[in-house]
Amino acid sequence: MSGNPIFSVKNLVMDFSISGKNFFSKQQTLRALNDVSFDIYPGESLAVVGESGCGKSTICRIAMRFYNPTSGKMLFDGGDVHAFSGDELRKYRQKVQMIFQDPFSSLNPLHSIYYHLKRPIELYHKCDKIETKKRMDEALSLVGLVPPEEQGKKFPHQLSGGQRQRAFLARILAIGADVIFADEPTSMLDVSIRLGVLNLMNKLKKDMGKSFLYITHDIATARYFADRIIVLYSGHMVEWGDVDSVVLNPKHPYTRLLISAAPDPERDGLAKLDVKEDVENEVSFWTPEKKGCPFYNRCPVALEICSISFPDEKMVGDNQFVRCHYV
Ligand SMILES: Nc1ncnc2c1ncn2[C@@H]1O[C@H](COP(=O)(O)OP(=O)(O)OP(=O)(O)O)[C@@H](O)[C@H]1O
Repeated sequence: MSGNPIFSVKNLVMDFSISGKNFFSKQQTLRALNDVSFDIYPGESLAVVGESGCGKSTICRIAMRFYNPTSGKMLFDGGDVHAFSGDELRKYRQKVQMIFQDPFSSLNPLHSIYYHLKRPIELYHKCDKIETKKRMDEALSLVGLVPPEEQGKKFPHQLSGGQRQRAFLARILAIGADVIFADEPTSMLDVSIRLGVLNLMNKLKKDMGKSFLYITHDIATARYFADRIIVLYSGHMVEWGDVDSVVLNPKHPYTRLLISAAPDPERDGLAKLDVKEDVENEVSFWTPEKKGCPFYNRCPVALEICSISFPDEKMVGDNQFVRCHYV
């Protein structure tokens, strides 16, 4: 990508203290993210994929400032996200927004859709009544909730899941966000309406230059919507790059496992790999003391060195990178 990134993540580490199984067991430290770095450019979508518990949502929560990172940084427009205060913080809250997985709890059931849009327009843009109404109707039309005068008066319970996600995106547009963290925004929707929401996000990206961090465990939607992709395993970036390169020519054994589990005739045979019988079904519990590759236990091609060190990144294609000793 060319130009300056709008949002950057630099060597992010996130540890959580968790209590043991019973009263007498001591506290443990779970390393949810380990040395995660990436950039998001204006008008692009970057997907983060991986199985449950690999740390995808933790990235969003840190970006929303729910947590401070243990180490590393997030930068917006060059400034440290977790050091913002006053006007800088206000601007950050306007420009970086999040859409959640559950469309049924993200809107207040007591208020109309117009109310959800009016508040941020008053707060961030200080418009008069006429301009506020114009902006609300514009936002609703942009997300396909038409006619806006009719849709805006509705309450969340009168909308379908897909329409609620559209209404939430209208709110994000009304606020004026440029970077949108989308945490599995279509996973709770019927398959038939998922595509509509993905197409809408694509339109916002292409026509309005919005940037997306798209969290998903679904490779197919990542390929459909994203320009680039990061494969996360147990908090570690194991492979990343242009979405087509990674999906059509995966190099890391974990990426190959993930992709071979999602059938696609276009790449039939490309990702075949005999994967060891799963030692653990869950992502391994990573701690700050652990060394090596987190996929070591499940990897069919693991070398001895894989239990000792996690290698530096290697460039394996035009814009494709992997951290694997075997490749
Ligand atoms: N506040 C917290 N305290 C303790 N552990 C946490 C906390 N938040 C997340 N974790 C742990 O960090 C790890 C990563 O969680 P995260 O929610 O980011 O995963 P995920 O990839 O988004 O999973 P899913 O797809 O199921 O949402 C998990 O092991 C989770 O249990």
